[in-house]
Amino acid sequence: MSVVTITINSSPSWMNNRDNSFSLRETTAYLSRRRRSSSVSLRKKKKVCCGAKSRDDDYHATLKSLNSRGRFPRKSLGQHYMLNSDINDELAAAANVKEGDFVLEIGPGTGSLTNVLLNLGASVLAIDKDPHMVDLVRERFAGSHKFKVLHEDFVKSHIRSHMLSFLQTRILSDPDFALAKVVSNLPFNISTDVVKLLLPMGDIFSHVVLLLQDEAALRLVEPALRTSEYRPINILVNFYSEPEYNFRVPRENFFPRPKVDAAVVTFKLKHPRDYPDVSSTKSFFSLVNSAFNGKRKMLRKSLQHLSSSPEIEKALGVAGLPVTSRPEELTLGDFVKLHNELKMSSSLETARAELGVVVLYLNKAEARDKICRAIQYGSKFVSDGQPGTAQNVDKSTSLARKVFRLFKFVNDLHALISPVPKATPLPLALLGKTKNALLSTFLFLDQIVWLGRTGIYKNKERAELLGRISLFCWMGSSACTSLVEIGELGRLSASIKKLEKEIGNKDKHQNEQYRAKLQRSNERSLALIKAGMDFVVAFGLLQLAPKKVTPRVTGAFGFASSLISCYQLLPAHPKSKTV
Ligand SMILES: C[S@@+](CC[C@H](N)C(=O)[O-])C[C@H]1O[C@@H](n2cnc3c(N)ncnc32)[C@H](O)[C@@H]1O
Repeated sequence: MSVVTITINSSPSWMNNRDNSFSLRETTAYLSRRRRSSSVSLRKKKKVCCGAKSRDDDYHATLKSLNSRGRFPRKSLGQHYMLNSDINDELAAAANVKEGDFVLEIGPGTGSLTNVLLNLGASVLAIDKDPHMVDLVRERFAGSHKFKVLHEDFVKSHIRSHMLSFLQTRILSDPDFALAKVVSNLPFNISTDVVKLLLPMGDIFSHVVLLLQDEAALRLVEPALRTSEYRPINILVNFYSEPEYNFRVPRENFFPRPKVDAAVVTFKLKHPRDYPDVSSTKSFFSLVNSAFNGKRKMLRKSLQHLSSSPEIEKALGVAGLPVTSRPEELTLGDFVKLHNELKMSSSLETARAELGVVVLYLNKAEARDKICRAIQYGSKFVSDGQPGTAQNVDKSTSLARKVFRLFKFVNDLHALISPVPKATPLPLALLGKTKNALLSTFLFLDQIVWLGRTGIYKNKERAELLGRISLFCWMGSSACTSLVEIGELGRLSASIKKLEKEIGNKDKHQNEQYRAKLQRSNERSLALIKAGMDFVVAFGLLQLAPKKVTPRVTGAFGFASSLISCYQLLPAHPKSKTV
């Protein structure tokens, strides 16, 4: 359901009366007035219902029903009963109700309209909020197996599931089954809610015929562009239906008489496959609502939270609209074009932002190296040390990485001579320094290995030996990293426990310091896992006894630890805007 938030002016003026019901004197006076005037007023204007025929038994029957329960119409429930059965006939005719139809009636009251619908051969599901009215119609139509009444507030009821069980899922299982219809003389004060609830149900209903307050009906069906009458609900009505103003119903036809006239409106519902082509109705109506929130504002201002002004102006231009457009100047079609254009540019913007992150990532030399490393160990896993294409990929990537890492040992040399954080315990500080020393030695010796592989350094045996020494250094540095991470994790967990005690277990996740410590602990755990894996990889590359670490195992561990490295280097994701 959409999120349109405007209302039809729905409170009839008689609602201002002091008490909440109509007096008997008012009722009797009304009835004698009506006898004199109703047929005259009905014929006064064109497109006014109905013929001259007066059916006194309508209001007698209605009043008799009400009197039988000592009930007076309640204003809070919008109870204005229909006294002219011609209008009930016209309501049913507007929906073309016929034998075999399924009809939903909101607020059956005494059942005058219900009776017409049942006589036409329709099955009727009625919903009324007033328990007395529910009892009344239940008794009145007790003999009809085609009638069912529910005591519920329509606005709060689960209408879709009620309808599906009423229809016994026939609509869904039989594509040729005629859709249901809604016919109702509604309380005016729930008409906006009813319209918003029912119109998007084109998969269940074909027609919604409502008796609405005349002014509200005109505003829904014939709103003028560029006027204050034009609101999001007009976009909603036209999005989901083809509305038609059928005829005006003078106030004299109701008991008690409201201070305003009513009108019959038919909404011919569109099937969901015929809705205007928008990627998401939710985002479409959210755009429409935002546009009308700043009704006096130009769209390039009121939609700024969705896109930048130049982008909105560009989208308005592509949609063939002036850049200075205001919401009341746009038709449904214009809103659809604007939405789709903005959505497209916002998708482009999102794609650009995503690509920006990738570019940022690839610009890091370290990230490119780790991607190559994943390829290197991935192919080692595939080749399992056997000659072939996979082994060629492994060897060439390994060599390329050695060139790529020229002078990288300087980084660890720099870390070696940099001061350690003050609070670091001596053993951890020493382990950290040993790690830097071993890693920079490994990287330095690795360059000689490369010189040996290319043939620049001729002493192959010495190059081979230096290669093994460099791998031992790397294994040692991985062991030191593991120990440093274990030590740091121990320190972190002690300080997390201390903090938990201070802030209490309940509020800890709201505490920024606590969350930061938890995050660091996760990062250190990952680093520990990676260092452990690297140790196994070095072990495998050195082919140390008991030689259980085959090239395939080495490849698998190397590949997994490379993926961890790639993940650790990911930049923070920018927040993307969506329509
Ligand atoms: C305008 S009267 C119409 C009664 C009857 N259909 C007729 O034409 O005489 C409105 C009816 O809707 C019922 N009603 C009021 N608010 C309702 C709600 N929120 N949900 C369902 N029924 C409601 C009232 O109790 C009343 O019976």
